[in-house]
Amino acid sequence: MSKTFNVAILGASGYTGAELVRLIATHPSIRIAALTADRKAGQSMGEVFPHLRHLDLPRLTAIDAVDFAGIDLAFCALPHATSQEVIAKLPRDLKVVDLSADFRIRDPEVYAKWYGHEHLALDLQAEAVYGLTEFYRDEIKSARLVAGTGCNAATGIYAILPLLRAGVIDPEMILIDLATGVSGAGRSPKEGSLHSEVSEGYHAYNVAKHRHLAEFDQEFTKAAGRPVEVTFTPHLLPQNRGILATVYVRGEPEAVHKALAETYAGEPFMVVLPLGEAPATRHVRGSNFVHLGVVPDRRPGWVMVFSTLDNLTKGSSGQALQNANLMLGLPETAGLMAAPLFP
Ligand SMILES: NC(=O)C1=CN([C@@H]2O[C@H](COP(=O)(O)OP(=O)(O)OC[C@H]3O[C@@H](n4cnc5c(N)ncnc54)[C@H](OP(=O)(O)O)[C@@H]3O)[C@@H](O)[C@H]2O)C=CC1
Ligand SMILES: CC(=O)N[C@@H](CCC(=O)OP(=O)(O)O)C(=O)O
Repeated sequence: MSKTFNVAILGASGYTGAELVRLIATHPSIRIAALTADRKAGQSMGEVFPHLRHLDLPRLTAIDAVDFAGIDLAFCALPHATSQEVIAKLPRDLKVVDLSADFRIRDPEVYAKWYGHEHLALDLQAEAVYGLTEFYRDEIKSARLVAGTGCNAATGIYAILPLLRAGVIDPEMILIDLATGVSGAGRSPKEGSLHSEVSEGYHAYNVAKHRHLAEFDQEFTKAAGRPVEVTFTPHLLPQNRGILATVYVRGEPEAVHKALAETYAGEPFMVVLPLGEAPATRHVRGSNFVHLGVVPDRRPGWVMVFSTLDNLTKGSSGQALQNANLMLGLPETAGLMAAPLFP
């Protein structure tokens, strides 16, 4: 009989924690052994998330109450800054997939610049592997600590990284225009996430200073083998899930399309649309799939590259489960092949 692995989900009363529970509920080889919360500790998952009432799950507890002795892997779905404090206190042989921003940035000075404080666990930061599965698969397989990517960052990186590696675009001319659903901001109450602040409107936020610029710089510079800086404008979309990035680049459309198609050939979750087609968030909703499109502009030499994913699946919890599968020696796609929810 195949082995069953026990996992803990720290921060299970948040959106990404609940999404992990939803995905793992049908996973053939993973069992949820512990779930934690902060304000909601003591409640049942069904009370906090009625859509999960049918599941037989452990109660939400404080992190201190978890016995990690029988746990094979912990998902850490906590706010950034909290995450590094918590992970620093976990057993050092425990496999961890962190969903926060805490371990994504390799250079401590760059981290301090973008996050406004020194990192509290530099040894762990040095050890962590960036969790963009398709590009770090081999390192993830043998990693103990994997840092989940930013959801906006992943959406943009999927569109651009293969083009920089293949040398088919001008690295000086990359403009990313991105729209994200509101669940990207988490479930904890915030004025900017109120219905009355988001519905019937559309606005840019963190213009020219979004934290995910640090991830873009890091990954694009590495891919191009020279410093690359991009322009990035995120917008808040009045819908729950989904991110769509429109990237303006200089290159030839056929070469751009070929680079994406070749990079993602054989990848289970990456769908490259025929040249000339643009994707839609509604076609990836609730799934671990990414849809990419390339459309030639009417002005020769300009190309639009589109990328869309669901921030709560491929943008965080689905990616986390994909990486956990690799770390536990399980089939990478286990628990993740459900088709998107449409309409
Ligand atoms: N939402 C998204 O699309 C994405 C999120 N991420 C990252 O994943 C992480 C989780 O995000 P998300 O689920 O959206 O966030 P939520 O705000 O929805 O959930 C946060 C979770 O952390 C718990 N928590 C908060 N503070 C503490 C604390 N001091 N000690 C212990 N537990 C605490 C909360 O418990 P309680 O509610 O009981 O207080 C809750 O379970 C964040 O770092 C986020 O940036 C990354 C990519 C995409
Ligand atoms: C809508 C919204 O606010 N989205 C978040 C992205 C969430 C994400 O990727 O999270 P990290 O905090 O883990 O980087 C933002 O733009 O900051």
